[in-house]
Amino acid sequence: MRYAVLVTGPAGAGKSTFSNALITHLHTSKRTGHLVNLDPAAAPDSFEYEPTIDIKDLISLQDVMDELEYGPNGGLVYCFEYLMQNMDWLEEELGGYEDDYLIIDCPGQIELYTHHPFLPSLVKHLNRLGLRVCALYLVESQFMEDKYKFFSGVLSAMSAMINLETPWINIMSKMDLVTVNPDDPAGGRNGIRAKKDIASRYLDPDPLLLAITHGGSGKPQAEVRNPRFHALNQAIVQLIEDHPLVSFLPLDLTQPDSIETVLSHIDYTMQYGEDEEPKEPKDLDEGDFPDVRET
Ligand SMILES: Nc1nc2c(ncn2[C@@H]2O[C@H](COP(=O)(O)OP(=O)(O)OP(=O)(O)O)[C@@H](O)[C@H]2O)c(=O)[nH]1
Ligand SMILES: [Mg+2]
Repeated sequence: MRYAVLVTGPAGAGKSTFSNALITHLHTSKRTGHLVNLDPAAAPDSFEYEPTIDIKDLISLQDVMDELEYGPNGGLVYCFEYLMQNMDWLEEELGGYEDDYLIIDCPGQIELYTHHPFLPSLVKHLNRLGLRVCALYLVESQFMEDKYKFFSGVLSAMSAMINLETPWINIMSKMDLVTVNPDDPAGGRNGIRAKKDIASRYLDPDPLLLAITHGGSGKPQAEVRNPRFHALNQAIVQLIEDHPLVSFLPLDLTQPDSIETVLSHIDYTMQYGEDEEPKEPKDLDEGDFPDVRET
C-alpha cells in the first residue's frame, strides 16, 4: 500500500517547513518518507531533503514565464494544467515507491485550493493508482490574532475541503509564535495556561465568536457600528454551524510531541498500519534515533 500526504494551505503557512520536519520525524521513527515537490516555483536550495519527485523535472515556472510570457500566477496555473495533461509522467515517477509515505508539498496560491479543479483531479488520479491520500490544510497561528482573520482562515479551509473529496486534517501551524495578549480575557500570567485557553477557543472554533458584540476590553466591536456586517457575520456563523467540519490540530515544531500527534492523526486517517505494523517510537531505545539531518 502506498500513502500520499498532500500538504496544502495559503502562501507562507509553513507547508515546506512542515513537509521537511515530517520526513525527519518519519526517519527518526524508522519509517520512510519521500518528498514530492509540486511547486514549480520552488527555489532549488529551499529543500532540506532533495525531492524524490519534482514537478520542475517536468516543467518549471521560470521556463513558462520566459517562453510563454506568463506572469507568476498565470504561469503556475499553466504548469498545473500541463501536469494534468501529463499524468503518465507522474505515474512513471511514482512507479518505484512501495509502502512509503509520499509527502506532497504544494504551492501556496490560494486559487489552487478554492476554484481550480487541479487538486481534486490529482487526488482522483492518485487514488486510481492505488494510493491512499490524506490532505492537510495549514493555517498559521497568526490568524488567531484577530477573530475576523481567523474566520477567513476557517472559510478558506472549508472551501478547499469541500472541493477535495478525500480525508482531510486542518492544522494550525506555527503555534510557537502564539503570545499572550494582555487585553484578551483568556490571557493569564501563566503563558501555558493562556495558550491552552486560546487553543481551546480557536482550534475547535465556536462560530458564535463572530457574533459576539463586545471584545475582551469591553470596547464595542465593528459590527455594532456597522449593522450591515452584523447581518453578514450572522449568515457566516450559520454557514459554519451548518458544516461543523472545521477544527484544527495545533502544530508546534519546537515540541517533538506535537509532530508525533499530527503524524498519528495522519496514520489514523489513512489507516496506516492496517496492513503493516507501524513501529511506535516509544518502543525504541534512545540510541536508535539517528540524526538523519547529518547523514
Ligand atoms: N516560528 C515559526 N516559523 C515557521 C514555522 N514554519 C515555517 N515558518 C517560517 O515561515 C516562513 C514560510 O515557511 P514555508 O515553510 O516556506 O511556508 P510555505 O507554506 O511552504 O510557503 P509557500 O510555499 O511560499 O506557500 C519561513 O520563513 C519559515 O521559516 C514554524 O513552525 N514556526
Ligand atoms: Mg513552500
